[in-house]
Amino acid sequence: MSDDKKQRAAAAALAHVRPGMTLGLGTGSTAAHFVKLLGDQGFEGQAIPTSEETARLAEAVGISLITPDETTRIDLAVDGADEADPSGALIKGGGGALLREKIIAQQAQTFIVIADDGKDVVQLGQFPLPVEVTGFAVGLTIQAIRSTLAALGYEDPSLTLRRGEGGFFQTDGGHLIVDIALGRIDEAEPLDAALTMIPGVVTTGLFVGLTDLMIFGTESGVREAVPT
Ligand SMILES: O=C(CO)[C@H](O)[C@H](O)COP(=O)(O)O
Repeated sequence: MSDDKKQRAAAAALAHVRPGMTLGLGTGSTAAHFVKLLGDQGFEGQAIPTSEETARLAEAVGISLITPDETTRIDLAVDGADEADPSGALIKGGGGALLREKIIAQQAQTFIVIADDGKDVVQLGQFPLPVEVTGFAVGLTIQAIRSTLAALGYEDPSLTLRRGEGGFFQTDGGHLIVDIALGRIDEAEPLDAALTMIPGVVTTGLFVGLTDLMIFGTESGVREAVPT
């Protein structure tokens, strides 16, 4: 079952935690397993949550939290992913926390991805790519995203403004998310760079060159992979 696999991956990541560390805590169901296990083992250190949801959970399990501005060093960040390829490039943001997750992953000395083995893919793109955008001029930003995608050879992909309870989904930072069904992403880095150049785009769910280790939960244990 996928949830058992998520838990196995989360449990394996605990081996990388040391007392006194400053941790980045990801968001989503796999990251939630990690946060609960960390609380259960009485983690002696401090952590930065990547969402309000993770902050609530971490507080509930007794983890001491700080804000990002209270430290200059993050020793280790642990987070889930929606897809991970062999190079360690990821699609993230299914849970809508991509901006905070990306800031923390990029600043962490070590970034470990934990996921069930269904997220282990040869090529990114089956999962729709989340792109965080400002509410201001969202229509024009979507138009600019379409033009950028066309220039990169993505033929008429479907773009959906994510919905939440009672309207459009809003991130913790008050932004909106456009989910882009690309089917296949050949080169993640230039796509990320081109989309991020659009002024109304806050960030994308493509995490490239950030991953140090991937831990996939399987039916019988875990599979660890260092990005190629
Ligand atoms: O990027 C994320 C949240 O923004 C999550 O890490 C991603 O969606 C995976 O979630 P889950 O562990 O629930 O499958």
